[in-house]
Amino acid sequence: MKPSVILYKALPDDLLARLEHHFTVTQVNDLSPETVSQHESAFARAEGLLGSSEKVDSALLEKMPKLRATSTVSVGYDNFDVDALNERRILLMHTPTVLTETVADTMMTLVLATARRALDVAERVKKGEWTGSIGPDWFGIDVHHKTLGIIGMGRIGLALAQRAHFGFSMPVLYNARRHHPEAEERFNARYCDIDTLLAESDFVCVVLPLTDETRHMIGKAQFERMKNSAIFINAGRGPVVDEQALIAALQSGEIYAAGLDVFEQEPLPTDSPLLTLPNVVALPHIGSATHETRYNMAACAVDNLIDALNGKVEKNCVNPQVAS
Ligand SMILES: NC(=O)c1ccc[n+]([C@@H]2O[C@H](COP(=O)([O-])OP(=O)(O)OC[C@H]3O[C@@H](n4cnc5c(N)ncnc54)[C@H](O)[C@@H]3O)[C@@H](O)[C@H]2O)c1
Repeated sequence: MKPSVILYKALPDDLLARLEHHFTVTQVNDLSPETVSQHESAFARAEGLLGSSEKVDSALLEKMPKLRATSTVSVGYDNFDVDALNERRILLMHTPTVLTETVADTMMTLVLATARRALDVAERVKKGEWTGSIGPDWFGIDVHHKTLGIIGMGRIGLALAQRAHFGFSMPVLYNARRHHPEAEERFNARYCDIDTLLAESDFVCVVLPLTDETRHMIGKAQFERMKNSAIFINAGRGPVVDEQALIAALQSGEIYAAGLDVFEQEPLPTDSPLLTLPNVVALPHIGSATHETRYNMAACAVDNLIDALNGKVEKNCVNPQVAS
């Protein structure tokens, strides 16, 4: 008999077929307590779980005593209680690598859109305000040759450094938990402590995972250390930044602008002051959201679940130690 799995995300037909070839699949819309109680027996017998963006905590795991592997369609896994998974020896698989280049493109989009005020001036054109030759109130600031600081020099940080170095001749500074020799050798990136990075960067780009350590790592004190001309970019996770402090820094002119793909609360509440600030470019968490990359992520997550339930954890496994 095929193992049972719960799928809580829509998949393209061919990937659903691949999953169904290996498993008996119960598809649900979400992992809310209502959904779980509605499909109680399917959750009770499921050995695998595949989806994204829903909380997977002890309360859910209680309802899934047979669960052996979870597979998230994302690289970030802050919505999983990893300790609870480890205690129960449940594998957690994720999708690094396949989305790296696309997220770096999104970050570069934010760098360019904020510095050149692309959205702001395009909106003015649509409103019919381009009636003569443009003056300084339409001007942006240069990107090329400016200093770009990266907080979180991992896979995505490295791809961003490549773009900044080769594409825009930008000196790159970075901070991470450890030195990154490849970033230093290939892109001439310079490791520095966070305070130095904040003080010297024209663009402060954050691409950190959300952990107990990184929650609100960027707050009032960090914005005060940045240049008044600094542009702040966040495409890691919203709660890494104290959003109230960011709003205050943008309102007071402590920093020049912000380009944001992630927020403390998502979707961003419609009454957020971030939506009324002209120096903010707010994207709806589209870091990896291209047709090609989302397909590749879903395919990777399906393969990951097949691998994990067959005991293969050589790649894309967050906690391979629980397999031994
Ligand atoms: N906006 C999006 O759609 C989107 C898409 C993909 C990933 N992300 C986020 O980006 C994050 C990074 O992805 P990645 O593939 O580059 O991960 P990665 O694991 O390769 O890199 C993470 C980097 O952060 C550093 N880091 C972690 N904790 C730190 C700390 N306390 N202080 C300093 N540095 C610290 C690590 O040293 C590493 O260099 C993901 O965890 C996810 O949250 C967002």
